[in-house]
Amino acid sequence: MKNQPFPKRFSYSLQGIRTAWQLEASFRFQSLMALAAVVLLIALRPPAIWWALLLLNCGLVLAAELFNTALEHALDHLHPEIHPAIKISKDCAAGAVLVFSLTAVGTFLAFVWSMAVRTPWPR
Ligand SMILES: Nc1ncnc2c1ncn2[C@@H]1O[C@H](COP(=O)(O)OP(=O)(O)OP(=O)(O)O)[C@@H](O)[C@H]1O
Repeated sequence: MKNQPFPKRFSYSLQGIRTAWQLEASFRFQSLMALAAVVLLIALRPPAIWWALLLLNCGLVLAAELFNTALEHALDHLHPEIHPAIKISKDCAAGAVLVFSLTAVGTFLAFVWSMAVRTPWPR
């Protein structure tokens, strides 16, 4: 299964995203938030730095949620019983999603503040 052609590997990646969308309510919510951010960016057309910051934060949250989902499913399959080590792994993975979510909210608030005070867009 290693070193398959690019289209095959690309389709596996899309399958992963589709599966996370189907199984995880958090991933659906985060995807819709990311879509809302893109719509806002298109509507307000801020300088490129805000596009970069907001898209980067959205990507980090979604990627962290995908890793979290991957880990949860692997652990549940490999070790369905309760175990303190599984708790640590799952809690840390969820913590990673929380950290990126908080930085995304912080970045979004900075964006809103920058619009509200109408400072000239940084070029
Ligand atoms: N096998 C286990 N052993 C010990 N604790 C566990 C185990 N499975 C889950 N937990 C605890 O329950 C919490 C929730 O785990 P669960 O697998 O239900 O994730 P979830 O609530 O479905 O997360 P998400 O909403 O991201 O899908 C974990 O963070 C962990 O603290």
